[in-house]
This record gives sequence, C-alpha cells and structure tokens, in this order.
Amino acid sequence: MSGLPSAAPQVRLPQVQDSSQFSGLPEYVKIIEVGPRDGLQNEKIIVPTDIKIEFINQLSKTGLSVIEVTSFVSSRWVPQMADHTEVMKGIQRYPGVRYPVLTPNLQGFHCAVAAGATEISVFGAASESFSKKNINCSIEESLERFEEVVKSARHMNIPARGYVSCALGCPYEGSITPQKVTEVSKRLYSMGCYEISLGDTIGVGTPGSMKRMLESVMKEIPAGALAVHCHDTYGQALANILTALQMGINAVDSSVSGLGGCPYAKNASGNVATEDLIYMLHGLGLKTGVNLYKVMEAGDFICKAVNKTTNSKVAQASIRKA
Ligand SMILES: CC(C)(COP(=O)([O-])OP(=O)([O-])OC[C@H]1O[C@@H](n2cnc3c(N)ncnc32)[C@H](O)[C@@H]1OP(=O)([O-])[O-])[C@@H](O)C(=O)NCCC(=O)NCCSC(=O)C[C@@](C)(O)CC(=O)[O-]
Repeated sequence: MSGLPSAAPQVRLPQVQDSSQFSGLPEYVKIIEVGPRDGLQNEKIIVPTDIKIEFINQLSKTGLSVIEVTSFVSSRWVPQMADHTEVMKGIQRYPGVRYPVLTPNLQGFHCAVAAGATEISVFGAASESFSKKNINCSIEESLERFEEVVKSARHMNIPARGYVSCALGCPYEGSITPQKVTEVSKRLYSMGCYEISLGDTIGVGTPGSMKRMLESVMKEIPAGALAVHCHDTYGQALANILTALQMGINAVDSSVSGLGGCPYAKNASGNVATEDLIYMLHGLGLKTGVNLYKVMEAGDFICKAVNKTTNSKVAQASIRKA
C-alpha cells in the first residue's frame, strides 16, 4: 500500500457539527483499542513479536486510554497469540493507559498475572454453538469458569471485563434473542465484571436490532457499565455505534485499520476501524482524547507489517489525497 501523507495537516479533519441535534449523546467516549488482539488474532502469518510490541508502543502514544494487548489462550487454538507473555513483558507502559488481556480460564489468568497483566477480560457468548466452537464448553460451563477467574482477579484488585459474543447474531445459530444476551450479560455483571462488551461478532446487526438488544440489556445493567463491539461485515458498524451512543453508551471497542475477525466466526470481517470511529465522534463534537493522525500512523505501520491494505475509509481517503 502507499504510505500516509507525511505531515498531519494533510489529513482532512471532520467538520465539527453541533451534536445537540442528536439526543442523548455523551460528551466523552472511551475507545477500547482491540487491534493488537482482535486485529491480529486471525492473521494467518505469524506477526513477529517485536512488530506487535512496536505496534502497541505506537498506539500508546496516540491518547488511547485502553489497549487490549493479547490473549492468554491455547496456542494450539490461536497460534498468533502464542507469544502473549513476551508481548506483555516487552511493551512500554505509558501512564494513564490500561493494557487488558483476554483470559478464558484460571490457567490463562495465572499466566497473564505472571506476565504482568493488571487488567483482564473473560469472554463468553450468547450462543451455545459459538461458545462450544470458541472456548470448547457450554455457556453454563464458561460462566462457572469465569466466576473463578473474576473472583481471583478481585482478590488481587485486578479489574475484570466481560465480553458477550453473538449479541446480534451467531455464525452457527443465526438470530439470538435479546433475552439470551441479557441473561449472559447479567451473570457476568453480577459476578463482578465492571464493564460488559456486547459483541456483534459477525457484523450482521442493524440500528434496529442494536436498539432492541440494548433496550433489553439496559433493563438489568446501567448504560455506564456497557460497551459495544461492532464488526463491520455488512457496513453497519458506525450506524450501530451511533444508535448505542444515543442510548447512553459511552464505551466503544474498535480496531486500528479495521483489522480483525474471530477464528471461530468464518467470513466475519474486522472491527469498526478506530480511525473511522474517531472521525465520526470528533465530527459530532464528542471528546475522545485520541489523536487521529497518530492512530493512522500506527495503522499504516501494522498494515505494512502484515502486508494488508487498510480497511479504514478515513485512512484510504487520506492516502488518496496525498
Ligand atoms: C479456552 C481453551 C483454552 C480451552 O481449550 P481446551 O482444549 O478445552 O482446554 P482443556 O482445559 O481441555 O486443556 C487442553 C490443553 O489446553 C491447555 N490450556 C487450557 N487452557 C489454556 C490457556 N488458557 N492457555 C494455554 N493453554 C491452555 C491445557 O494445558 C491442555 O494442554 P495439554 O495438557 O493438552 O498440553 C481453548 O478453547 C482456547 O484457547 N480457545 C481460544 C479462543 C479464542 O481465543 N478465541 C478468539 C477470541 S474471542 C473473540 O474474538 C470474540 C471477541 C472477544 O472479540 C468479541 C466478539 O467479537 O464477539
């Protein structure tokens, strides 16, 4: 791919509009950058550890406050994450930035802590079939495992986040009811997860299904403890995120350059690109604390390293303009 323009002024910044025309929008949106984990986990060619570390170090300088670093899963299941310990130990930690990692069970949790993790996420699903394919156990078994992990984390003052995959559809079962999403979310919240990230794992949701699902979940969990995680397979991610923001959610997962996918959700494309999310949020006059140009630089770095063209429309437009 051709590179980014070499100087920041060449990037077109969004024209800021008065966001008061949209009801309910938060003033500040927390962006949870999942590129180093979700973005890379599906890459077939193993990305060298030093590239991953440099990528995370670059992201740390963008103003992002949360960067999901890696996952402590089985390397037989997800070979790309086999260097989790080296990555965790190798990154430079910046003040004010949190570096969560995925831990599916106690074994992963203990390895993560030994590697220096200070925040973890457990990851469940609202689909029985997806749970079995992804973590080799039923939803109930997974919740029992997560209970142990979250309990151990709480004893060590380690904050735990909870994911619920397939919140708007499953690659194996098709539609998933908002009630099921609510039930799993409530269990994770009750066991002590401080935030529940609702994943449209295969990017099939629309603003209507997002609204219906959130209305159900928000009867049990306050908006301030929810995040959305939208893959962009059908091009609906930004519309779905805007819907969630209007309903009071102020935490959004995204991946630089729109990289990513889940090894157990075939044909699902990457997350919403962080660059495109920032462009929309800043255009609405919402604060993120993140520098768009620096994120684009980190995106350019990782795309070159994995020999991919960026999926970010904002980065593509800026490259064409240069
Ligand atoms: C969960 C397991 C480990 C169960 O895997 P399992 O095979 O059922 O585990 P087991 O307990 O039967 O143990 C079998 C072997 O795995 C080892 N093992 C056991 N646990 C671990 C561990 N933590 N780390 C490393 N090794 C582990 C264990 O030591 C043993 O090794 P052996 O004795 O045969 O040599 C497996 O299914 C797994 O690793 N799955 C990977 C799932 C994954 O990473 N999926 C992608 C992330 S989820 C996602 O992308 C969705 C999300 C979060 O982004 C949101 C969205 O978009 O919806």
